[in-house]
Amino acid sequence: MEHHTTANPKPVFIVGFMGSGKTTWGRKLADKTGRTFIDLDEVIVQEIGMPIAAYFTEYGEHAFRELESRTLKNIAPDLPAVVSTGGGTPCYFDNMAWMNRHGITIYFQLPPKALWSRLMQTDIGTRPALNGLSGPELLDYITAKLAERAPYYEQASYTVNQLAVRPEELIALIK
Ligand SMILES: Nc1ncnc2c1ncn2[C@@H]1O[C@H](COP(=O)(O)OP(=O)(O)O)[C@@H](O)[C@H]1O
Ligand SMILES: O=C(O)C1=C[C@@H](OP(=O)(O)O)[C@@H](O)[C@H](O)C1
Ligand SMILES: [Mg+2]
Repeated sequence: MEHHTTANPKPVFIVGFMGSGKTTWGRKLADKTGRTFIDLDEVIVQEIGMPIAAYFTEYGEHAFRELESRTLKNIAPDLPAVVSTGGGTPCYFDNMAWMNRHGITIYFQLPPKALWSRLMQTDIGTRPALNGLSGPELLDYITAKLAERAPYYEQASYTVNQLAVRPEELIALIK
C-alpha cells in the first residue's frame, strides 16, 4: 500500500451503533487504502490510561463525552485517515456537523437483532453504554437506543447496509 496516493485527503469518519463493525472495518479500510487508521476510543484510552468503562465509573458519562468531543476535534483536518468513532460520538454536541464539515461520513447501518447477536458475543463489560444488560433486555435496549440515535447517524454523507456492503464499494466511496 506504500505507493497508494489518496485522491481525497479528507478524513473519513465511520459512525454507527456499538457492534456495527466500525473498529474492525475501519482498520481494514485504512489498510486497503493506505490511509492512517484512528480509533477514537483507542486514542482516548491512551490519553486517560484506563479502560473507557473505568473512566465512566470514576468520572461519569458527561466527562467522557466532553473528552470524546475534544479528542475528535483534535484530529488534523488534512490528515487522510479513516477514523472509527464511538457509537455515541455523533449524538453529542456538534460532533456530527463537525465531522460532516471536515470529512466524509459513513453510517454502518444494521438492524437491532444483528447488533444484538454480535454484542452478545463480545465482552459486554467493556461497553459501559450497554449498562451490563444481556439477553432479551439487551435487545430491547438496543432497539430503543438505536431509534434515539438514528437521526444523528442518518446525517452521514453515506449510509451503507453493513451486512451487504463489499469492501470495494466502501473504497469507491472515499476515493
Ligand atoms: N462483518 C462482521 N461480521 C460479523 N461480526 C463482526 C463483523 N464486524 C465486526 N464483527 C464483530 O462484532 C463485534 C463488534 O465489532 P467492532 O468492530 O468492535 O464494532 P464497533 O467498533 O462498531 O463497536 C466484534 O466482536 C467483531 O468481531
Ligand atoms: O455507544 C456508546 O455510547 C459508546 C460506544 C463505544 O464505542 P463502540 O461503538 O466502538 O463500541 C465507546 O465509545 C463508549 O463505550 C460509548
Ligand atoms: Mg469501536
